[in-house]
Amino acid sequence: MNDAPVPVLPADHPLADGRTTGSALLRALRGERTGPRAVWFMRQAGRSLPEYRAAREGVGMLESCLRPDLAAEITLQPVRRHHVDAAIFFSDIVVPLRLAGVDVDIVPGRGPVLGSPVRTASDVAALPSLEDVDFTAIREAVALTVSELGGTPLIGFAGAPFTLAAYLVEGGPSRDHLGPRTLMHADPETWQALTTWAADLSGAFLRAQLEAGASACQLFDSWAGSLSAADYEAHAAPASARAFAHVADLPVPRIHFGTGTGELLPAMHAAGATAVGVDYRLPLDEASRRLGGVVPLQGNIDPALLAAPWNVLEPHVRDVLRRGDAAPGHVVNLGHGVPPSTEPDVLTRVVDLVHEVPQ
Ligand SMILES: Cc1c2[nH]c(c1CCC(=O)O)Cc1[nH]c(c(CCC(=O)O)c1C)Cc1[nH]c(c(CCC(=O)O)c1C)Cc1[nH]c(c(C)c1CCC(=O)O)C2
Repeated sequence: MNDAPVPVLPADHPLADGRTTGSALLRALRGERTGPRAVWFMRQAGRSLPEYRAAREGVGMLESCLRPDLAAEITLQPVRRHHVDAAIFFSDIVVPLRLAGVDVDIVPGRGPVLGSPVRTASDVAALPSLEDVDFTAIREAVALTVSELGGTPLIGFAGAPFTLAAYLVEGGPSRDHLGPRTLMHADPETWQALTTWAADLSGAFLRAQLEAGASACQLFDSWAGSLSAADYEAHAAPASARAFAHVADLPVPRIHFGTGTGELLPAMHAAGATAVGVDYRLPLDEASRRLGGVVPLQGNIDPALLAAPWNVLEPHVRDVLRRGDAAPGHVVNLGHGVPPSTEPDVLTRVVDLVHEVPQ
């Protein structure tokens, strides 16, 4: 397993201006347990917020990600409103595909859709070169965001190669990911070439965000839970490790998250993560046990309970905090993204509760 401690930023490192070193997020991700807990929410920027819907009016999803002023504004909205302990960069796992020149769009209510799916050796060979992908819009958006955030850290992110490849092979969202799961066995060489390409693209996207000032990063492998542990280890983890390797020399924490990954947590950690995100299906004390009790965890309030009455949600949040105490560090989050129908005040109330409960 990968038990390497997160390196502390040397004072003369170009990324180390000390802004966020003492923040609740970075302390928890280093395995420290002092002061109030850190809390943020996956998909905290998005349709649950009226100010997001107003900012996005008439602007396509990918276009809004590529306009630095708009991406920065949307990233900051949930920090202002909920007083969360981290911003997550407003972007999408398919933004680097678009920047590389792949024909992809995000269809409202559906998700990423490709102009043509990538299924054969010649499809993979025809993918654009990654030599000169231009991340200028991303760097500008991150720099703008960080200049407004002060001591609150920004988390950069990318899609893990398996989840990206799942969209590329299917050509759009799917339930069972049959296409990629067939391909990895039927034509492992093509699969390996595809996931290597995706790893280098996601790795470059992460690196651009970190070099521009993000303080931590997260690799989203949302659909990894559709794989058996054996398939994950053989056909997905090596490419995730390759994506993380692009930023392993930077002294920032690396979070690895997927859904339905209870059986995959040790392999996800071993791929080069310094902290592991856990979905709502597995209690954090059990997740920590599976990781040998040495890995900081992130999670795992059930997003479904955000719509339940407070007298149901509050004990659930307290239970998550108690179970999270089993891990060396705990970043409180949801077990998956904020549902668009969530009442924003509920999230603010959860943040207040998490900050009140002593650890
Ligand atoms: C699988 C995946 C995608 N995108 C992402 C993942 C991994 C996380 C996860 O599992 O949820 C990651 C993502 N997408 C978005 C963020 C932004 C930051 C944040 O978390 O606040 C992040 C981290 C914005 C977004 N990405 C998307 C939206 C909604 C677009 C809108 O507001 O119209 C947002 C805010 C679009 C998107 N993009 C994707 C989907 C499935 C969708 C939803 C389609 C829909 O329901 O309309 C692909």
